[in-house]
Amino acid sequence: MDPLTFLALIFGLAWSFYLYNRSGKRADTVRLPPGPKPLPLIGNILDLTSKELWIKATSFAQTYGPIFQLSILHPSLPISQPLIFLSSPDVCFDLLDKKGGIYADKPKLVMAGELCGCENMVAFTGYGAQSRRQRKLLGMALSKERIPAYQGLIERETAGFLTGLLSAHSASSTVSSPSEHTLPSRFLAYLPLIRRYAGQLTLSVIYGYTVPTSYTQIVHDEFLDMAEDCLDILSNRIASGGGIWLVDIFPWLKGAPKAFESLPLFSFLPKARAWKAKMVEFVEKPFEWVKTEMRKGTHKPSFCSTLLENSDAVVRSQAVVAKKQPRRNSDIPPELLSSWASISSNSVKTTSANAKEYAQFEFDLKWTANSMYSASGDTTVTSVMHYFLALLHDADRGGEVVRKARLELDLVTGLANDSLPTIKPRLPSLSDRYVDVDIPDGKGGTRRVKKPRFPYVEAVMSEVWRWGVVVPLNLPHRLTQDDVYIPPPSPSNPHPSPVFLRKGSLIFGNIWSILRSKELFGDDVDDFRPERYLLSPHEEEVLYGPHDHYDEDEYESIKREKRKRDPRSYVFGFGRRQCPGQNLVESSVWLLTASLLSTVDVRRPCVEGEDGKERVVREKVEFNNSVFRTPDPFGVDIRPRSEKALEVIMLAGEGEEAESL
Ligand code: HEM
Repeated sequence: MDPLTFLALIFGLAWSFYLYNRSGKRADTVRLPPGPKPLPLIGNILDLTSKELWIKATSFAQTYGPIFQLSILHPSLPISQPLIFLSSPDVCFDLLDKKGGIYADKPKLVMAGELCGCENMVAFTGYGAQSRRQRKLLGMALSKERIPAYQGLIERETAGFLTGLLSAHSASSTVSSPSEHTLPSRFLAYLPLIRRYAGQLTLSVIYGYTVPTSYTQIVHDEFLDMAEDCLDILSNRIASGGGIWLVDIFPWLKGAPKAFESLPLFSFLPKARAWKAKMVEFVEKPFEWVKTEMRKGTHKPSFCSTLLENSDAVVRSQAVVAKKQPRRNSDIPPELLSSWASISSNSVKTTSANAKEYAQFEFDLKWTANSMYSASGDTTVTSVMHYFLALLHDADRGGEVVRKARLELDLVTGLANDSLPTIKPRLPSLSDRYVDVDIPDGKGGTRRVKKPRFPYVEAVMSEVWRWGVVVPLNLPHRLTQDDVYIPPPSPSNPHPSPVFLRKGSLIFGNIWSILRSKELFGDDVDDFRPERYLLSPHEEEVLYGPHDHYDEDEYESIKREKRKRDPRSYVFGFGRRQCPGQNLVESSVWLLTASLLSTVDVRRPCVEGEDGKERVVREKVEFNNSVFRTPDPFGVDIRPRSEKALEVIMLAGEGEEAESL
């Protein structure tokens, strides 16, 4: 720690000490949630780690129960920050879902929000009129009903990704060192390709922008590079160490005179300025590009163009949202009020009366669009990395998972060597995923439900979500008023006492502890075992079978149990801030998973030892990111499963290349 940071801490602690003495016995009168004993003044700061905090939080939950509290600075201090961890499904749903109205705010982060310019990104906006307007826009683009519109895009990007993977594998390799091992770079080539896949897919959906080169070419694209740069700033710099900076604890630091900025303590100020400039550029440039394309009439349908074209209707519906809650004046930057008219030549005619609403709409739209990009990048990349990690484990155990998945997929794709010659070999498509079945509705009629065509592949995907856990502590919510809660009784605590949750507490849904719960998933929670989701023949019969006798209660109870054990009920967060991208990512990751299972073999890399003999490289994978459970780079040997699979991929890739030109 440099001397100035040290001085600031001393000063802050002295101030806290003063407040501590002044606040006297105030805290004794309330019963806070249990938790490790906070130290005088600093509270539980020493209990926090920036690496894999979810593991520590899970072990605290085993001692203190499904709701416990840590505190930054001692809880008796008015400036202390309570951190509350919820570690069971019931507690998460009771608070974050059922009491969603007071548990949907977001922490006000001075560094990330105000100084680096992220305060208008959806994941950072406080709960109120702005976040409701933004979520409404997201719903218009990402609802279940909208996803089929993206099918072509998703299939094209998936084909491109597979082609890129195989051509990277056959390319002559240079050497790089991802961890303590030195590996030929072809074993790591999947990493930039996943980033590109996630980036391209999102750029197409949001802005209608197609990167003009195929996946087999090394690409420097203005928007992709800009996006990559900003994601790196967001997750590896702004959010490094959990996203809490000294200035978040001592906000007065932000007002330091410019002359102080050369001192290490204040170096965050020039950094924040530089990062903010990049963030704003990334918000503005692709959005301006869409508007220019629209003026020329050359745009492709996208989230932005569709909403701009229908802005009249959107603005009217936003006015309804706004009436529910008074708008904050600060939502609308004044320069936008005058700039709106210039963009709308082929979308909407503005009058001075509605200019303000349109300006607000445009402002919301461009920040919402950008938020989708920021929120989808790391999460999608992390999911695909979890998939590869899981398949490496499977390969170690003889490849049983892949074998079972292929038994299902090959019937449709014709990719087995002994597949019937009548089936033309092809990649899986999103239309293959479900079959419609009609089941009795208990009232003499039928209802149509979607039955997965490949139950084992579905189970693999569920297990990737569960075993990997992309955002293990969820994104923090903020409690907007004091609350009292009685946790559900449990065998170890049959008569739980009410706990007091202080306004302003940050609430972490510990998704990791839920998805590693032995009670929910059995003793082998650390194993990758898709079989845990397969329905018994009886359950299958009740949910989808032809019925002589229909028992509605049993049907509902099986569905309830299934939902409780479905990782999707947790991995996308809770309540009013639940991930709006889940329908999109559910489709894109499903297709990627099904396509990879169908066509490529995944193994641990082999390298030649000094003795000239091949040896398998087993890397210890670390998870250093403090928000996403993104593995540090690890090597994977990816090869086409057969000549037939190679041909199918190359053919699909040619289609993708033709479209991108
Ligand atoms: C593997 C993929 C993904 C996972 C596991 C995931 C998970 C999450 C989680 C846990 C949250 C926090 C929810 C909460 O605060 O309770 C979240 C928020 C969010 N996600 Fe996702 N996400 C994924 C992909 C996406 C994609 C593809 C998009 C957009 C296209 C997206 C857009 C967002 C946005 C905008 C938010 C902020 C919502 C708000 O604060 O109101 N996500 N996501």
